[in-house]
Amino acid sequence: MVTRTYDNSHSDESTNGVVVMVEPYSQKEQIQQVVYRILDANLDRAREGLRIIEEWCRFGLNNAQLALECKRLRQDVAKWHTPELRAARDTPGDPGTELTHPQEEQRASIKSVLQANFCRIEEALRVLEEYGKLYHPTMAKACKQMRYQVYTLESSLMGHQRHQLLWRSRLYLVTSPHETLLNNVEAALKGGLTLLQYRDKTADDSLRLEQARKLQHLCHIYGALFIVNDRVDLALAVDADGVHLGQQDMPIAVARQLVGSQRLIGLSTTNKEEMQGAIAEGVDYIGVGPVYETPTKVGKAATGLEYVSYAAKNCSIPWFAIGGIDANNINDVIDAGAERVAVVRSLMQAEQPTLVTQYLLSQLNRIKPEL
Ligand SMILES: Cc1ncc(COP(=O)(O)OP(=O)(O)O)c(N)n1
Ligand SMILES: Cc1ncsc1CCOP(=O)(O)O
Ligand SMILES: [Mg+2]
Repeated sequence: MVTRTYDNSHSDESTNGVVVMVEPYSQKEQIQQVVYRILDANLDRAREGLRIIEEWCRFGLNNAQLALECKRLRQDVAKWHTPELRAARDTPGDPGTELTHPQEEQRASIKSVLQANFCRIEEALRVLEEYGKLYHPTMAKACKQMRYQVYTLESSLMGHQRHQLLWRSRLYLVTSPHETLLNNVEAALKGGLTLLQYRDKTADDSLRLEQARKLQHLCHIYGALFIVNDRVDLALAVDADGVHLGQQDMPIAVARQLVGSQRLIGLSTTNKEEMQGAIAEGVDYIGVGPVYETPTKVGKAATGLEYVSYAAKNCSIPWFAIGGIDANNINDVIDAGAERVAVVRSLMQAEQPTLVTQYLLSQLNRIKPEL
């Protein structure tokens, strides 16, 4: 009987008295088998990752088009999974099956699941591209193409996720400099906050960058959106979900070119003309206010509740009433038509930000429980 093993020893083996001839692979064949195993394992990884993304597109988002795109990619990957590659599989002999990273055992949010799996697919396709060059140059080329298609899919899916969460968000915390900035924000996230803006008009860039990174990470863990005030460069540097601009800041068209279509852009508005302009320029949401005069924005005249009522009737994109809103007056703002509000002091200066967040959300959810 002639057996092939990956063992390079050229010897007879005695097994229960039966002599088994072991014919070793040549060195070239051994390397080929290793390459086949790598390709086999990574074809599986890519397909599994795609299936995980597909399930979310199908059941989570109800998005047939994105689900179909995943399925098509999965089938394209599967075409390369030939019997000879499958035959090289040696699961018991694979030390990699035992290796897991602690981060793989727990995920904080759907966003983390999706990001981890996009990473997995892209890595697998890169491996397939490189080792595929030793197997079939057309496979390498096809995997490269698929990797680019996965990047595009990732960008539209993550963009879709962002927009969905923006539409569902009713409370927006805009930060102010604070000794316990991170603790306050985390307390609000624990209370159900899903949208945060980092705003610091005075800090040095090095501190801004450090704080923005930390807040971005925190939001990522809690599955909340993270927006940077004023600074497109900072937003991009920390991979924020978007940027909030004022009427005097960078033009929206320029900002859009820089952040792309998948990140969010918010714009402050104080009147009907600014609102219509913002919608026409394609921003994703607007701030409406200051509803009341506020020490957080000294010298800026209040728009009053009339502009809130106007927005309620005329604004086709998500809008957040902002300026002087707190637990005492939030119901007046809601009665004027607001479904979403943004606050600074109410949460940044709260003794119990979790409780205040829960209270504000409970009021906003009272009229229409689901957005
Ligand atoms: C949600 C939201 N609305 C309005 C503003 C104010 O932005 P801007 O007019 O640019 O003023 P500064 O915040 O930069 O002082 C906002 N930040 N967020
Ligand atoms: C940044 C900004 N833009 C319009 S009002 C405002 C500040 C709102 O702060 P507060 O909620 O403390 O009144
Ligand atoms: Mg600004």
